[in-house]
Amino acid sequence: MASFGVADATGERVVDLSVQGMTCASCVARVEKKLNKLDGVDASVNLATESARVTAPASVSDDDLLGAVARAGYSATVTGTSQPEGADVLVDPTASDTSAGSAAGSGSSEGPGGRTEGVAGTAGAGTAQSAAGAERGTSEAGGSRGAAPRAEAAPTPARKPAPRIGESQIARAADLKHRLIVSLILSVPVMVISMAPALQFYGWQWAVAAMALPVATWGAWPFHKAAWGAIKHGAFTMDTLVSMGVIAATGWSLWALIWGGAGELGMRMSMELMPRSSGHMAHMYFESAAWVTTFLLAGRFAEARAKYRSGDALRALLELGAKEVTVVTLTSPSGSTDAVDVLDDEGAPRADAVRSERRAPVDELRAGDLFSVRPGEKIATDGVVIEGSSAVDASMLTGESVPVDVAVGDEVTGATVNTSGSLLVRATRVGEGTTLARIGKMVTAAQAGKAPVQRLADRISGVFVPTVIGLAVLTFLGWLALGHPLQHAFMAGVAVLVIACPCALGLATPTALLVGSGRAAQLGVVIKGPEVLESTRALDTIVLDKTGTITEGRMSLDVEHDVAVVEAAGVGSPASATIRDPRSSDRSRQAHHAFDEAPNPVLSGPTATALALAGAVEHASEHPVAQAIAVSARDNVGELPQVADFSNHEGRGVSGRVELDGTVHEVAVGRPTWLAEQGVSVPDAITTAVDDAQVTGATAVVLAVDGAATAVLAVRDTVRESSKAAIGQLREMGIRPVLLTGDNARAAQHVADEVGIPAQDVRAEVLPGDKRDVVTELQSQGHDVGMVGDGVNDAAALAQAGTQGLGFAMGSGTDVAIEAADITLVRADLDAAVTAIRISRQTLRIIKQNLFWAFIYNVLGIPLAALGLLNPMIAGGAMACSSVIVVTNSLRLRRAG
Ligand SMILES: Nc1ncnc2c1ncn2[C@@H]1O[C@H](COP(=O)(O)OP(=O)(O)OP(=O)(O)O)[C@@H](O)[C@H]1O
Repeated sequence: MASFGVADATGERVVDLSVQGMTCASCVARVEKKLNKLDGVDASVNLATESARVTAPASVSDDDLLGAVARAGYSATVTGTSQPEGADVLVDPTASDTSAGSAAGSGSSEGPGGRTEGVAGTAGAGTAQSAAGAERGTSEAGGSRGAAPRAEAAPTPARKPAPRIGESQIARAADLKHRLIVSLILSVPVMVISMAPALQFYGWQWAVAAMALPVATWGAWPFHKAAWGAIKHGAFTMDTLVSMGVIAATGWSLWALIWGGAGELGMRMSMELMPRSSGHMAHMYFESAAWVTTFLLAGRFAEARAKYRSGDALRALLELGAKEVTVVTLTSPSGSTDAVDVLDDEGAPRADAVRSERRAPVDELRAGDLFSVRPGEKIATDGVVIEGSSAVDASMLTGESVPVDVAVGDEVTGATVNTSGSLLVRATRVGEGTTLARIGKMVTAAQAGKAPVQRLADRISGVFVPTVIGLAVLTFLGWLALGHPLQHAFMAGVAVLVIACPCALGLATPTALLVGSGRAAQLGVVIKGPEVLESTRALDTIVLDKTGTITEGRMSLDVEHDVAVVEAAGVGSPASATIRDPRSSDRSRQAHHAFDEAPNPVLSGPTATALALAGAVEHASEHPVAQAIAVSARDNVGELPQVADFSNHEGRGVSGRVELDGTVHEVAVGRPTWLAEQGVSVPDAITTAVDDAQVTGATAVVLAVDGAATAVLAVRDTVRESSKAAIGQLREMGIRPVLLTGDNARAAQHVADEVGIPAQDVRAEVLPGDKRDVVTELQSQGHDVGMVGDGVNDAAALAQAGTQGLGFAMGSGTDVAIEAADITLVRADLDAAVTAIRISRQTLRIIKQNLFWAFIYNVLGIPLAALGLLNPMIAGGAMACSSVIVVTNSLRLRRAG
């Protein structure tokens, strides 16, 4: 398992910082660069959580880190320090062989620690392992099951307040909104009165000044403040331009009002096109100052809100966790609270131990602590059940709607809900190490490191802004040098600043995004944020999950043709193995099969036995294969027997104990290769039956009863109608589709042939944990990879695709996948992915056009302004015009897709 910047050498520590003032990707890069410059420091900065995680050697103090952030122009506070001991506290979730789905779903089945029991030996394995785990202690990477509550065994990361993502953005948006409303209310009369001499009442200039001044000072305060902050670090930003333009226009107007003669009562002023025509009297430009401020506030407000929304996924996820916990302390008759004195060899509480309970915030819980969970309560953190049994609902993490039974020795996952019985749980992972936090980190990691489309504007502004300021100064000096009066020189300079102030720039991105994403939503596509658009441009490879993405994901089992009982030793009388010729597509031509005489709909004999046993264990799983088998079993044999000790082995199969006709059987259903690995004996007839079924494109799973393979069940899925056309369209867009599946190679190839994906682009028999590696591998070959999946067994791959490309979650997928994905396809159809890419690319194109229009007015206007052919008012008009063009252009996206 890889670690998240955790060093194993002594002296190193992991410091979490909360960083204030970052607004864009370039801020992240700046902070990261300054931190990484420190000797031995490895920093990763996240904009969404406004935090930095730094691995620092002992030689670098916290103050050094804070100093580095300050040098980048931001402020930071230390929110936590953890020692890199106990790698399980800070493991990289995505590097585990358990995908998010499986990790989250480890409520009662296999967790990251991996329950490795054989098929025929599930009973009691949990408890036995628990005891073994207690000996190994918590250092066992990823699988801290069995961490006994000994002080020395428990990793004790420093307390860290839960991140409150985007809170500063809410405050920022609220503040901008406030300023925007007030500025707008004041700017309208300023503009109307300044432009219409007929409305210029006695003393109007003073009234206009009184209305414009609060806008130019208080309203534009965010720009002044940011400009000042940037200048202090020698940087010029758009804020510099806005701030200077507003200050210059206001300063000039004040001068004109007080000393330049414009304050003369009874004076009227018309809108003048050229500074020279203003004659002897100084002109006022309050309306320019007010409107520049108002327009830009509107843009910034839209931006802040969009930014807050981009953190929704993470917020939703982290808020899932329990806030409080009932901590249980066990005390032995001798007064000891040591684990050895209060727990027995099995890890269960000793009968003579006295219990005391107290409510505490979840943050206080440490690995090794005991806590109780009542029915209906959320499980506080990941742990192992040491007393009681219940059913746990993990649907909020996995989408798996059926609660899973848990008993002593089973792992439970924090944030899942205990539905029925009371449980006593020993915490194995707390804080950063929990499944929930890992998924959160995965989402964050997936969200970080993307290039927002605004970067283009930032890049241009890096050159544009200083150039404009230089031009404004040159204009001013040039006019003076040519012997013009100060007022004209100053006004020309201000006109340059104002026309150059790219007001439409604030609208270019948000409006296009708004319209583009609205249109996408109409077509069943939810786009997460601006960075997604940029990713679609470069996308050249798209990994498509097979089941549920290319295919319907609704499998079916035709009992008459697709169940072959090969050997029924120990479960009734042996049946002959007769398997239909699978190469024939006409099922009616099958002359012999094992169940010709079987009365339908209610079967009897070996097939019924096989179906009842397989159906009983599959009933507890949500996998499409499982559902097909369970439904078919119920239809054909009626009521299914109960299953005990059910285990779901992600990407492999299921196991459990089933009592049938008074005998208890160890039953497993799953991939033939997995069963063979578990030591199940697989007769040749089974292998042949599997091969025969797979050739037809079916997913063949094997039923093993008491350690012997007895039947083959071939389930079939149908390719979605739209898949083939959608794959063709992807190709037309220059995107290479790659099929990825956990299913067998032949079934995969069958589907690939049907939709037109060549054999070299099919990756079959990939375990859920390895799917992410396929994406990583493609990325390392230099491809920009998108991934479409439903998150059931590919959440990690989806998140990985999101790091450099795009993750598309199918609407029918899990909540976590949907939250983690860049794009959610509400309409579960592959052509929704095509629509998503198309709309995203169109939106990106429109944004670029908008940026062009936002700049072109300035670029053309600047020479005119410098020549004194434009007064700041006209400059303001031109800006408004460019804004209109930008908005109109964005509206074209209403017909996109
Ligand atoms: N509940 C189950 N019962 C029986 N077999 C299963 C079960 N779950 C998984 N398997 C076996 O493991 C294989 C891989 O499963 P996995 O969930 O990784 O992929 P999949 O659903 O077949 O396809 P995809 O990767 O395209 O979504 C399945 O094809 C099946 O053979």
